[in-house]
Amino acid sequence: MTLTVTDLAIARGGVPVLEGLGFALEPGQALVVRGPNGIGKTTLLRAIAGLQPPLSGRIEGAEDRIAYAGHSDGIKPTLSVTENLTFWAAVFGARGIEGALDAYDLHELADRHAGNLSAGQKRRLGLARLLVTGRPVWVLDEPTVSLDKEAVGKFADAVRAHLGQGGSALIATHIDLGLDATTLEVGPFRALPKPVDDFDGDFL
Ligand SMILES: Nc1ncnc2c1ncn2[C@@H]1O[C@H](COP(=O)(O)OP(=O)(O)OP(=O)(O)O)[C@@H](O)[C@H]1O
Repeated sequence: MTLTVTDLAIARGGVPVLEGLGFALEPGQALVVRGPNGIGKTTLLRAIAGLQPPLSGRIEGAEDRIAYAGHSDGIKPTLSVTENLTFWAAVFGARGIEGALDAYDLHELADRHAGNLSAGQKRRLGLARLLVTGRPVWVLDEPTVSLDKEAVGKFADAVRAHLGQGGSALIATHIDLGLDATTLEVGPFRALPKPVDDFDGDFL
């Protein structure tokens, strides 16, 4: 099933940030969202993940199909790595966490409390979480932050495998992941807040 976005306009903190956005994300396809800091990439991904309503426009094909990984990793600090993955697998009704542990080389960290992991280790766990959701559409906001070169490679491999199984991915990133992906440049769609008009005509 295709995720289709039509004539979308979104705001953050009440201020419009993007408008006129449209794209289709097909099964097996990756779409990389690019644009300068503050342009609205996170806001776009949040809207598509259902975390905030758009100002206008349509998002179709998203219901119960999206696994979202934002800036926080969604991990439970007092649970171990294994317990975190088991928890998320149970939430999504999926079974088996071995593949997720393998994909991000987490076996030697399996019994560690997630709260005591390094930033990059936490990020690996946060990304491994995607693999136990069973959800076909990955919506990922700067997924490689804190990852070393090897872990970035593992992430790119996981995305390729996901696409190969008919999944799709919408990824906001500033780095080249070496994926066979289409790019969505959001800069030109930026909508600026209206300037405040406090000019007093009586002054003349
Ligand atoms: N909680 C908030 N309340 C009000 N405005 C916000 C909030 N979070 C972000 N913004 C503003 O909304 C705009 C869009 O932010 P957003 O995080 O979507 O940008 P981005 O393209 O993802 O940026 P970056 O590349 O730096 O991650 C920015 O101008 C930002 O300052």
